[in-house]
Amino acid sequence: MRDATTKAMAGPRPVVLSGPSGAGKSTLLKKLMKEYDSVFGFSVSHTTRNPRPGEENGKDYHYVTREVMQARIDNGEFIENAVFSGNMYGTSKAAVQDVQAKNLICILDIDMQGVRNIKRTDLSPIYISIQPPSMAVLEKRLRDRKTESEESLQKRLHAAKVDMEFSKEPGMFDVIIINEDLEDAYGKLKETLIEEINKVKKVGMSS
Ligand SMILES: Nc1nc2c(ncn2[C@@H]2O[C@H](COP(=O)(O)OP(=O)(O)O)[C@@H](O)[C@H]2O)c(=O)[nH]1
Ligand SMILES: Nc1ncnc2c1ncn2[C@@H]1O[C@H](COP(=O)(O)OP(=O)(O)O)[C@@H](O)[C@H]1O
Repeated sequence: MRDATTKAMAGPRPVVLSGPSGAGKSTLLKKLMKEYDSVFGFSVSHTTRNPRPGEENGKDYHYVTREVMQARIDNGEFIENAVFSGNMYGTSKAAVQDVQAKNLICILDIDMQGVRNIKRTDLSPIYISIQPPSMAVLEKRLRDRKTESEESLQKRLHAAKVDMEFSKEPGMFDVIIINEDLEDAYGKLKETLIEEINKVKKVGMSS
């Protein structure tokens, strides 16, 4: 899993956002990227799941078939990949390099298998876990989001239980943020990243 290519281009420290599906990762990272659009860049993953209404190919994900995804994995194009809820997901080397080439803080939204695998690379990100206040709240948010079939929802809830246990393992995450009130959670996220944000802003001003 060690990979020199991502390190060679290293600028600011990347950020990993993980946590159960429905915890609020996309909501928080979209807010962050809106407020700091010249600071952060999103690592656009590949996935075999279908796009949801409003999602854009190349922006939210690169939507690919299983055949294409597997061929690219076999070709060594991915830093990490995993199967989540029956679909394949993965971070390509290009996804991270594209962001790092612009000297932006690269944000990865990945599941816990991704976290384990990234820990075996030399990417050295800040690991942040976004957690829901409870399973009941998580289920309500996922249902209200209206993106999942009952089957997909159940798979996500099952994965969430495992995820919530895993995130308690000491040393797994640098920071755990409970996303109860959105503004509070966003404030904590900014607080965690402010040092890195200011570094990127300073470089931007002097160039
Ligand atoms: N390992 C890994 N997980 C990913 C990647 N991209 C997305 N995921 C995770 O896959 C899970 C499902 O993502 P998605 O289908 O977008 O559903 P959502 O999290 O419910 O919005 C989430 O936990 C994501 O963090 C990736 O490139 N690698
Ligand atoms: N603090 C919050 N309070 C209430 N609803 C929230 C909060 N954070 C996120 N949501 C909603 O919960 C749902 C899941 O959030 P989302 O960002 O899609 O999660 P994830 O990307 O982790 O799967 C979305 O409909 C979102 O609008």
